[in-house]
Amino acid sequence: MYRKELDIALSAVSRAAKLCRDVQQTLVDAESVQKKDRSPVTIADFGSQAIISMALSAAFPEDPLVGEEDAVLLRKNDVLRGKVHNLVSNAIGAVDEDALIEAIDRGARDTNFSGRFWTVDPIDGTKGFLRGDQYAVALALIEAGRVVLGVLGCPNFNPEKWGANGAIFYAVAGGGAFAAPIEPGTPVGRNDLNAKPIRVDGTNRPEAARFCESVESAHSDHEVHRRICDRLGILASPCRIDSQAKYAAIASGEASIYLRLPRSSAYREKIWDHAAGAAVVTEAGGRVTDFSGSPLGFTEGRTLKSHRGILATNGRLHDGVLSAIQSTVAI
Ligand SMILES: Nc1ncnc2c1ncn2[C@@H]1O[C@H](COP(=O)(O)O)[C@@H](OP(=O)(O)O)[C@H]1O
Ligand SMILES: [Mg+2]
Ligand SMILES: [Mg+2]
Ligand SMILES: [Mg+2]
Repeated sequence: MYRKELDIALSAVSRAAKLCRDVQQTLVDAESVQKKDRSPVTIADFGSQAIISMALSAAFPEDPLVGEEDAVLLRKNDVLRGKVHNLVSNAIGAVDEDALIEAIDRGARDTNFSGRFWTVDPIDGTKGFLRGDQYAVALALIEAGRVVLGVLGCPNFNPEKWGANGAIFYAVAGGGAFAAPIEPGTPVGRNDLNAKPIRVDGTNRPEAARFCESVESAHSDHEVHRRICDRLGILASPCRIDSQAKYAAIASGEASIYLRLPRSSAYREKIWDHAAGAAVVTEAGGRVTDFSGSPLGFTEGRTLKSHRGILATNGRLHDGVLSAIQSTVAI
């Protein structure tokens, strides 16, 4: 099932991850521009979305794409547009500038969220990317509100077993979760011999659990997380990681609990910040729900409107963490 989809997704994410890695290594100080919501975006975010969008529209022309980025800033800014055009042409060969802009904007349209669509976060954790830390290229395929395929490219995710260049994590619903080291210059394939099944850890004692959260305290409420961890008796200090690399950490047994309660009750999580990661964790034997214990549903639009707080665990710890959450915060 989903063989062609997985092949295309893996090769597109590998190429996009390579582009991001090249930019991160040469980026001089905080070279970013601000979007309307004042969050940062870089030429690599645009370049990555362009590569993935072009690969998907060539292979699956009928499939809608819901992406974080759009081309509004690029249409207005000739210098920025020129840089992105150069970057993408160097990465995948000459592309027409209008086609490039159109590819990026394809992700900005609304679609029928109850049908089949892809969602992409070309760089998840842009703030981590700019700091030289973790980030992820995240792509997921959703059908009838359920994530059926998720790919997470994590070029800076380097626990020893994945080597120095990071890893790509992927899962197809019902087929288990896998990871393969990123070999620079070689796109990861479905039959990659280096790909290994991954599994969540087996801890059922919360006090022994490793807990992870965002680096950015503006993205989630570290203080409430601390109270939840105290209630669970978690002894270790939090492991702070940018991006969906947190989901990769849970799926591969590097951590056992990921908490994410937004600071503002008005904030709604974006679907591209969770779809791929949730698929990888679920297929690795873990569980992902909101703070009320409901599994994430992806039919509601660009955000997870009816979900507040995200909890990903190794599965065994899930119900215990949910009770600790519910005795700590009113959702
Ligand atoms: N106020 C807020 N609350 C929760 N998440 C936020 C936020 N502002 C931005 N984000 C999201 O947090 C993501 C990064 O997550 P993390 O903190 O785990 O690295 C961002 O993804 P991008 O970097 O793709 O924009 C963005 O979508
Ligand atoms: Mg994101
Ligand atoms: Mg992003
Ligand atoms: Mg962003």
